[in-house]
Amino acid sequence: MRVAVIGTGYVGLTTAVSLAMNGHDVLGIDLVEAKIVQLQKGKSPIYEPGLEEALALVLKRGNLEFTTNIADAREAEILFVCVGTPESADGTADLSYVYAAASDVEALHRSAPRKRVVVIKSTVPVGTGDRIAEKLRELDGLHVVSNPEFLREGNALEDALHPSRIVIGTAHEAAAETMEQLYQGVNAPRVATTRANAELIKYASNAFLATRISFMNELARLSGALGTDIVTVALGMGLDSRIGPEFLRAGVGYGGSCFPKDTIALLQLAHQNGISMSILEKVREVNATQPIWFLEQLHKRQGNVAGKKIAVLGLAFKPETDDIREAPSLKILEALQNAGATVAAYDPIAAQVVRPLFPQVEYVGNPAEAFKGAHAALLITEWKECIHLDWEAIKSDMAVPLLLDGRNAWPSQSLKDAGFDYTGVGRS
Ligand SMILES: NC(=O)C1=CN([C@@H]2O[C@H](COP(=O)(O)OP(=O)(O)OC[C@H]3O[C@@H](n4cnc5c(N)ncnc54)[C@H](O)[C@@H]3O)[C@@H](O)[C@H]2O)C=CC1
Ligand SMILES: O=C(O)[C@H]1O[C@H](OP(=O)(O)OP(=O)(O)OC[C@H]2O[C@@H](n3ccc(=O)[nH]c3=O)[C@H](O)[C@@H]2O)[C@H](O)[C@@H](O)[C@@H]1O
Repeated sequence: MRVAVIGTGYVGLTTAVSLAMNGHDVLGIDLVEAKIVQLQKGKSPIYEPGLEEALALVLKRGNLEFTTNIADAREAEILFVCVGTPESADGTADLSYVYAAASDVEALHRSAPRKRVVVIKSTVPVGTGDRIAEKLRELDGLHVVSNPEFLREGNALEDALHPSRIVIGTAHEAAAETMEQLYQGVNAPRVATTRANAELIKYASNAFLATRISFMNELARLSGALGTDIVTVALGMGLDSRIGPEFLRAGVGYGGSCFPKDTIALLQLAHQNGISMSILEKVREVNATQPIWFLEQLHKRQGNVAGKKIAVLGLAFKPETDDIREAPSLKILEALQNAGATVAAYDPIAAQVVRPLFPQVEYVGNPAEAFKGAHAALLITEWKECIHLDWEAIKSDMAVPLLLDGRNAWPSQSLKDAGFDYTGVGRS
């Protein structure tokens, strides 16, 4: 099928590449010319293992092209809207990019009318799809479908090719049939529903995942106080099929471009409708205080860190991405600096993005450098480069062998046996 994807960020690019890999003819559109020029040359503006190889393949096959001009999409039967919906000053989702893209679609359709489905893949508050449909109502042959995206950064292409489910929100039979043709061959359960339900499924899923994390982080604080091991507790909980093992990892808090903004957007949507979501409020509160709680563990052991060297391992909000949006590392770097510590940080990919925000931090080229002379080392992102280390050398390099494992990813027992003072999140 002929598909156009508006917005070539994380979601738009992986949607475009995955559809092209599945044999569709795809046109990727973005306002940012530099991004399009880069993409035309096969260079991905986002870091994701395997994405450039896949991009090269579909560009070579001729299944994927890029443009800045939406008029080039006049032949497209399906137009995906994958633009950003960032947090506004009041916490609601900023829909200006979505409405601007809808206006672009309207202009295209007026100049080149044909049967078309407009698919809203951006995460938008309940009612947005209906409002766009209302705005485009008088345009013949144009139907608006909500089709939220559930991919994870770092694993985005794989998730787009093998989604956990495909949610199609539309009451229009022909539009639903077009979407079914598009996803033919993609083996995933379907949820055919209204636009509004589809929109709420997306927010509810992210809010629920964030809830699991904050629940585990709060439980980890108790576990730390009791001297129990949160990793074993999570394992024991997750074996109950009603609970499941995923998203039970305690740590320094969730970050990224979605959980923080989507939880506040859902809360605002609830407030606007006179509903209080107190659990979700607490989820955000626990998350906001988790990096601070983590640093308290450092202060308990090291006292005043002024003038001391602290190693920070990992800066991205999670491994396999260079994304630092809402990353817990940013709060931790700020607090360490305010406390007068000298910070040496390592991240295999994200250091260059953090550098302009924290120019006083020393960014080192490998983890071993960070540990040298350090009075403590903090693991913030569980990159494999930050986990598989030469601990014997590190032990003799550190000024004080104090390890604070913010992701419970270091080998706790063998480190303690080797003489390190080790503390994880909710495990000692
Ligand atoms: N990043 C993620 O992992 C996921 C994001 N989402 C949702 O998907 C949406 C997009 O997210 P990202 O891809 O991360 O956003 P992004 O901000 O990385 O990319 C958006 C792109 O759209 C372009 N753009 C904006 N207006 C445009 C227009 N009128 N015409 C053409 N291009 C335009 C921008 O230049 C940018 O390249 C958001 O609503 C987000 O919540 C959903 C699931 C996963
Ligand atoms: O809407 C979105 O944008 C996406 O948001 C998340 O994906 P993403 O933000 O890429 O990353 P996750 O793997 O969910 O991790 C988010 C944060 O939670 C943290 N996390 C995750 C799992 C866990 O058990 N504990 C934990 O602290 C991670 O370290 C990270 O900081 C969801 O997992 C996706 O399904 C969704 O599509």
